[in-house]
Amino acid sequence: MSAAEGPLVVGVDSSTQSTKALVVDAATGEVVASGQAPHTVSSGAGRESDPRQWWEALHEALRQCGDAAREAAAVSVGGQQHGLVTLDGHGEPVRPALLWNDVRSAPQARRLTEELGGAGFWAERTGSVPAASFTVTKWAWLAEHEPEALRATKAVRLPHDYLTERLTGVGTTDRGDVSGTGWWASATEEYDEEILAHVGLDPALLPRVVRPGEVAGTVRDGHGLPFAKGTLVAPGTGDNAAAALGLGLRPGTPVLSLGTSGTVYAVSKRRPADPTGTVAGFADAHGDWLPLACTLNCTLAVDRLAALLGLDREAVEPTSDLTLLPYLDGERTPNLPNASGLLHGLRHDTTAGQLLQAAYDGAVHSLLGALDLVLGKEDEGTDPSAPLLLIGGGARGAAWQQTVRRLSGRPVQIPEAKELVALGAAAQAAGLLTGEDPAAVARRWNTARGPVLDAVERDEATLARITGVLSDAAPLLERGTRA
Ligand SMILES: Nc1ncnc2c1ncn2[C@@H]1O[C@H](COP(=O)(O)OP(=O)(O)O)[C@@H](O)[C@H]1O
Ligand SMILES: O=C(CO)[C@@H](O)[C@H](O)COP(=O)(O)O
Repeated sequence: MSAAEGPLVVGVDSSTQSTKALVVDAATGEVVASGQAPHTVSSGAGRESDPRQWWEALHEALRQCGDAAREAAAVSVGGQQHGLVTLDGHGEPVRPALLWNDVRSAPQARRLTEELGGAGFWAERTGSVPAASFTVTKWAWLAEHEPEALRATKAVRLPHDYLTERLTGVGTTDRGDVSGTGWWASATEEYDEEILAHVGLDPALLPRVVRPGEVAGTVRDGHGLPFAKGTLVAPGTGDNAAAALGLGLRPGTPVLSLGTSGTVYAVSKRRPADPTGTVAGFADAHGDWLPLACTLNCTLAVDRLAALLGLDREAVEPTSDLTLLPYLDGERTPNLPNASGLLHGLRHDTTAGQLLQAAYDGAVHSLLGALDLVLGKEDEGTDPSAPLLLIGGGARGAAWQQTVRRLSGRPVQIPEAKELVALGAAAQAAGLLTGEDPAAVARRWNTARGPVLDAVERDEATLARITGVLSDAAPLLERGTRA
């Protein structure tokens, strides 16, 4: 037995690049054990992963947690948002999952937006204007490109739903993750039958939406994981909503997450509906809302540039006239799915370190440009001098920290807790045991604790230069380079 004060809970983050599992003491928030195992993501035009590998990675991450995982009284799974998982009648994937950063469904996103009343209709109805990341556009892509796969599909799931169902044997999702599908009406909090009919998706193929605080199910027999049969399983949620829980986030506090995706978000009491499409109007896992903007090019794009330049990711040098738009994967914010990277201002005396700094600047510019829209002008609790919470793998890096500080002009707080998505899932699992609100559990665990870097003067010149290049290069970026 462990020396924990309270019952143990397991929180899982099945993100784009890996699965991370934490065993946490529900009384104190202490991380008793942890494990991590990588995923494979396809390269080339699309981005796909085999859901069965997520399940194997979960096994491996839990194996690394050792005996502590066997003592878990409750478990919860957070996962990358939006991915389309198509299952056959036996619960096996019909094909690999189409991931959030697969931009092949950009034409379907445009078409669906036009066919169903335009951006205003979608924003009002679902909270978001569908971009290529949204599940509904992936379903429409599949209908056009692989109709036989569509016909073989007997269940449609999101990544966290898939893993939760393999634990419980029951098809469930939650309001946070379902709000990123494009087929959930945020005003009524029901599946949107008009949209589903329009894209030819039978609602019977979709999972039940479990309410916050409700039990999704219990661990079934024969799963091969270290959990005892009957262990409670929480609803789980999308990874950003899980991190919001994991930080115990209160309305109006901004978060900037630097992972495979870059995201900027805040909890809000007001249902978002941005017809420009910059802000996605997600629900959170708690009963409030999570307006969020997301970029496709964040840590991986900057690391790729560093590798091309033969530099360590911290080897940056200041630059004042170089602009690099690091849209290596196309981009979602701004909405330029066909774009590729663009460099402006290269000279004989430009150094590799300056090129690298320009990549950081370009990645952070997109996120900060959306921050005011995310916070909303008169939203409650919004304080422009409040620290920006910086999380995700990139938050560990000094170059990321200093770039965010310089371009935001805000104080930046860096929580010491590393795995906030998995911690949020763990807080959700703990809430099932204690009856507490999971965000209150996270606050009790003091998960946001960490150093605050003071504000420095905002580098308006760099922000304006990048905005100018973006605007001047718009036709090139919209057209893209692929035939
Ligand atoms: N010490 C560090 N400094 C800067 N970046 C880091 C550091 N450690 C990890 N990263 C970056 O974090 C990324 C992974 O972030 P993470 O939030 O775990 O991603 P995801 O959850 O999307 O899989 C890696 O791609 C890497 O670039
Ligand atoms: O698409 C979004 C948010 O809308 C992404 O944030 C995904 O949820 C992927 O998350 P990470 O793997 O980068 O954590």
